Amino acid sequence: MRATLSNVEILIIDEVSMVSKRLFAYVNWRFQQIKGNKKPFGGISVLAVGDFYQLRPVGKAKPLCVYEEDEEDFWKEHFKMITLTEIMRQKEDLAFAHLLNRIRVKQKTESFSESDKTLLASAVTESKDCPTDVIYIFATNKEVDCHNSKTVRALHKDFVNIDAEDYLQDSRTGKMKKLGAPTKSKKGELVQTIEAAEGVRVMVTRNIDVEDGIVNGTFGKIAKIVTETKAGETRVQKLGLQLDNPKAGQKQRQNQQGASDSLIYIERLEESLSKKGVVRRQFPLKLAFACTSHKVQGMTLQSAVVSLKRIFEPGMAYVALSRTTSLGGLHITDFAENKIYADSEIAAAMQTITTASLSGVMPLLKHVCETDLVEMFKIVHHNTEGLITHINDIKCHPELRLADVLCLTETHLSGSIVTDSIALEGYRVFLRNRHLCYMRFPELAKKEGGGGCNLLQIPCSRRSVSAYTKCH
Ligand SMILES: Nc1ncnc2c1ncn2[C@@H]1O[C@H](COP(=O)(O)OP(=O)(O)OP(=O)(O)O)[C@@H](O)[C@H]1O
Repeated sequence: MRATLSNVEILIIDEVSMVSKRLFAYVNWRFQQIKGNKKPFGGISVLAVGDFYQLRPVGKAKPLCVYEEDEEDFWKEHFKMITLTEIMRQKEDLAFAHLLNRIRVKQKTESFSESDKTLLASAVTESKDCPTDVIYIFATNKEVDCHNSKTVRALHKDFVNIDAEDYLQDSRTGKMKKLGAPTKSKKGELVQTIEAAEGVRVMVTRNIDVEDGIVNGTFGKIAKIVTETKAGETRVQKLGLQLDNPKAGQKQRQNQQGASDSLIYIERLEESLSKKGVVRRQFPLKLAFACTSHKVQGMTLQSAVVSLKRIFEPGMAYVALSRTTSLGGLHITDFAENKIYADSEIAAAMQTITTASLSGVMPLLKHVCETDLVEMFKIVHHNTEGLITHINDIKCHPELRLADVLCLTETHLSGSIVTDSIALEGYRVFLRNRHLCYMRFPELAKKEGGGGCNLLQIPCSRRSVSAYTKCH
């Protein structure tokens, strides 16, 4: 771990509202130790992303932005807040987006306006009328387990129980002996039994390959149950999953020689249980017809059923209600206005938080502006995935703006005119868009998007560089 982290320059923390001061202080201390530097976080840049009006740290810990006398206040001392103002998730349903903005900050003592009540009422649905093929969001694990079990039995008559294989170490011989039946699971342990069938919705519960996107919280469906028979006993050997995110599991699929499907295959993991001496072998999966609000924070869904019945903390209803892209896709059961409320401590803390503007912040890669690099000639390559859409991001990107030559590819530009909208102050633009690159290949020139264009920009103030605009 020390070797892996020794070259880190930027740490990005997502869902920072859930990070406790203790965890934050630990990460700070670990980086100071690894980098051998007493500066905060060992001198690296830290970008923390999230919304303090969403879920708090689990347990009694207070969120980072809430001041506590006895705790070191890293947050206030070292962090400034930049507010993102454009809503992307509900961009096609602005009435819903604005309603969610009001829900986000609504205090327990406040009531909704009549028009907000009407909007919310349009999403309230009787349980019996809710769709069965969408994700259900509950406050508690108990409700989630109950819904999962009920749904698998209703939808899949042919399910098989995959029991955990539990082993106990014999204290005399030291040998592992298989137990006749799995022991009862505790919270966080590999599950006792998976009710599996082809088509059942599941969620991965361990980080199997972070780079490949197969992590705790990856969703998919069981598409294949692979069994093996040994000494007359048949057991499930592997489970083939069709992941919701087609980009996840690409590495595993490429490595599966001769595989003719688009599935990724999960095998049993082995972990010690909290019960002394017991080791469990089980697939790191759980049914996922339903999830808790904690699990769905960060998700975007087309449709969901949200139960407000056992909401037990501020921000919880807001997180659950704000996952769908439109009000039409949201179904609320057990509606109660008093379950929807924000944290008054957060509201107060937000008033005192130090703010900054995007253009005013330090470059995250601090070393690029250190003195010995100032005289260097800096060439930066950046894949824009559409220059028109991202030109404003580039304009206020501190690292990109340090470049003497900025090579922007995948500009998705067509036509041959440099429009004012892509001009960058202090730079000259040399443009080769797709159709100019493929003059001799009309079929390729006609295609949309993709590569084929380089946009080369040179700061006017720098020594002259012979412009190279050839496309690759
Ligand atoms: N620039 C963009 N253009 C188009 N869609 C975007 C853009 N940015 C984000 N989205 C989409 O908006 C949705 C929400 O994005 P994202 O999850 O990054 O937001 P978030 O601020 O982390 O939300 P939350 O904290 O509520 O989970 C996603 O479906 C994402 O694909």
